[in-house]
Amino acid sequence: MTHPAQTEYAVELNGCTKEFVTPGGGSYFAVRDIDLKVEPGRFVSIVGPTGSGKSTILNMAAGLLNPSSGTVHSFGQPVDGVNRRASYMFQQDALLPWKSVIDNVSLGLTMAGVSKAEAYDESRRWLEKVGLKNFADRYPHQLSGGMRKRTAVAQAWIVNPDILLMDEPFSALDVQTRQIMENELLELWQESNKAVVFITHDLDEAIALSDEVIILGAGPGSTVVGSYDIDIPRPRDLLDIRDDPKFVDLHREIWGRLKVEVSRTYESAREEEESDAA
Ligand SMILES: Nc1ncnc2c1ncn2[C@@H]1O[C@H](COP(=O)(O)OP(=O)(O)OP(=O)(O)O)[C@@H](O)[C@H]1O
Repeated sequence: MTHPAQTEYAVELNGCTKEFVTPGGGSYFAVRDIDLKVEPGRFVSIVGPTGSGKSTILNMAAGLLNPSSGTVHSFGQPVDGVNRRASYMFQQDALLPWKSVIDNVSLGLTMAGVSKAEAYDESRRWLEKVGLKNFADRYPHQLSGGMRKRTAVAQAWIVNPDILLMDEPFSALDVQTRQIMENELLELWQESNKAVVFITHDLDEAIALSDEVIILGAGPGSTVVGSYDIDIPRPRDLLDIRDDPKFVDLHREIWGRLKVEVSRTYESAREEEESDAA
């Protein structure tokens, strides 16, 4: 009997639960029974109320946190330690202030043993791609917020990861710069076959960018409460996408689900405050 070939997911979480020990010695279940499957080349966003475990899930995919139960695989291999197939982009970029832009971008390659000359050549290519060709010798404090993000994008992509794990990477930017960065990210991604797992509080951003949007429920013990395919054709122009009738319909449908979880989180935070005050 022949079996169909099994899909090798770029990221695969099966039944993952994460329990933290609280400072008082108690236990807190951040997420429970999370199943997440991301195919190579797919752009998946995770949205959910504050504290619903979005970063916890990303950290498990990155191998920075072990699940308390359940399994994490990447391209068929168990993730044991840091996931070498993935690059991580945080809300706060991780640029080293004492290194120039080109040295920051080269870092991943030189740390992997690539010669400095070769790393510089590749970095220049990336700086050109992200519009920073003339800023190679600047230091991070001499850059605007958008330029810092472009540097961080080049830093994450230069090592040619198969997976990009992005934790609210653009949330600190003003609205216009953010939309430009989102467009640039999509352009880069479209010409690659990289899987992206993108965390955001912003449902507009999630729908505009993604192939699939996953909704996490209110904590503690958050689970996946919804998954939506975003069938808006690509390439997409993010500057206009919010007027697209399909976008408007999807937004209405997904927000209908998400707002229930946001209200639950808000109510339980209020109850906690009231019982603390009593
Ligand atoms: N190391 C830790 N020890 C104890 N509790 C933790 C730890 N890390 C996270 N938590 C708790 O787990 C829950 C989920 O946290 P997480 O940061 O994953 O949520 P999030 O959805 O990313 O939050 P936000 O949207 O506010 O960034 C939160 O209640 C948080 O306080």
